[in-house]
Amino acid sequence: MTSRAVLSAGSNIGDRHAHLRSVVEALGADLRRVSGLYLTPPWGGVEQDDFANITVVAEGARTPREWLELCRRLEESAQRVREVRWGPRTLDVDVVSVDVDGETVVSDDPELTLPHPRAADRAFVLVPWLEVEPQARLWTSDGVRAVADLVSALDPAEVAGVRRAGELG
Ligand SMILES: Nc1ncnc2c1ncn2[C@@H]1O[C@H](COP(=O)(O)OP(=O)(O)OP(=O)(O)O)[C@@H](O)[C@H]1O
Ligand SMILES: Nc1nc2c(c(=O)[nH]1)N=C(CO)CN2
Repeated sequence: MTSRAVLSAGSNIGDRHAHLRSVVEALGADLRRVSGLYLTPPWGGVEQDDFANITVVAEGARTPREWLELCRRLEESAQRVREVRWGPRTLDVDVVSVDVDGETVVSDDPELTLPHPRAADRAFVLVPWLEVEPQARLWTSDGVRAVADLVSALDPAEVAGVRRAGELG
């Protein structure tokens, strides 16, 4: 199966750049696009350090479940410990959306909900995604929406807080 996945990665503990770079490196030849590096205030109400975030687009011979397994492996390699929900972490990699044969996979399986149910609310996912795919569209429970429109619907202060800080390098 060949599929196309949008992945979001974030880090706010330790060497944030190295953690994000590990995602790009693991994708290797499957990597199609990588956003710049964004510094973003914590989303979700837990007081913690700012995150570094990237959004990437990849294509490869993976099922949706295999994209999730890759994300989990990368989190484990970064010695991620799960403590507080939406709390600090060395590396968080989420599957934002997967297309198979040009069709978006929609699933309400709690192990792998697709598209990611909170992606449409997160400037730290959408703004970097828009940078690499200005025409991107996201399936939501209200219908398919242009990512640009989703960004316009977010709190402008939240969008402004997502600051591009050059390339990941
Ligand atoms: N689209 C998805 N991408 C990544 N994980 C998902 C997805 N849908 C469901 N999950 C499940 O969510 C579980 C918890 O994920 P995680 O610890 O990254 O959550 P979180 O980062 O605290 O919150 P959020 O899901 O809001 O980003 C994972 O073990 C995974 O099975
Ligand atoms: N800005 C930002 N906020 C977050 C992030 C993240 O990657 N970026 N990840 C979280 C983990 O669930 C919780 N909050």
